[in-house]
Amino acid sequence: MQKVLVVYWSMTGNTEIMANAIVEGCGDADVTCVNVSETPSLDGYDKYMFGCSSMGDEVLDEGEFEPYFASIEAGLAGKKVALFGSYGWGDGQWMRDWEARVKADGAELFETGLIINETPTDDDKETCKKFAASFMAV
Ligand SMILES: Cc1cc2nc3c(=O)[nH]c(=O)nc-3n(C[C@H](O)[C@H](O)[C@H](O)COP(=O)(O)O)c2cc1C
Repeated sequence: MQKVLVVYWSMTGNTEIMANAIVEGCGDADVTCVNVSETPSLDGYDKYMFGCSSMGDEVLDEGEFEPYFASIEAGLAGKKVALFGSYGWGDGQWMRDWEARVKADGAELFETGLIINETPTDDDKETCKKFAASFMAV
């Protein structure tokens, strides 16, 4: 059984809703899903999913998520990684920048990051589940 680590940050709960749907989509994988405040280690997982909404001016949350991600990203080389997050008025620039960063870290990025506008609808939750299921299949 594959082991999956899901780490998220969410100010108002939108990315957290995505994370919960993603866990459902992981099916029978052994999933550990934690808020970034727990600062989990990368040790011992087959796949990694990181979620953070667009904050500031098209950046990751600078209070908690950015420091955590900066601390672990050197360890992402060669690892299977998927990204997700909610956004508001932008066009997803924070996610495009994050994708480029993860690739530069040497990670094997799954498709493009999944972005959902504001609070996920039921259809959006299904999209999250399918995204996770597809990631589990690679
Ligand atoms: C301080 C602040 C900064 C934000 N900056 C952006 C931004 O640059 N681009 C964008 O598309 N949305 C921005 N948003 C909107 C959030 O990304 C959006 O509301 C998202 O759904 C929040 O998800 P969360 O509840 O998981 O944190 C910002 C929201 C706040 C409160």
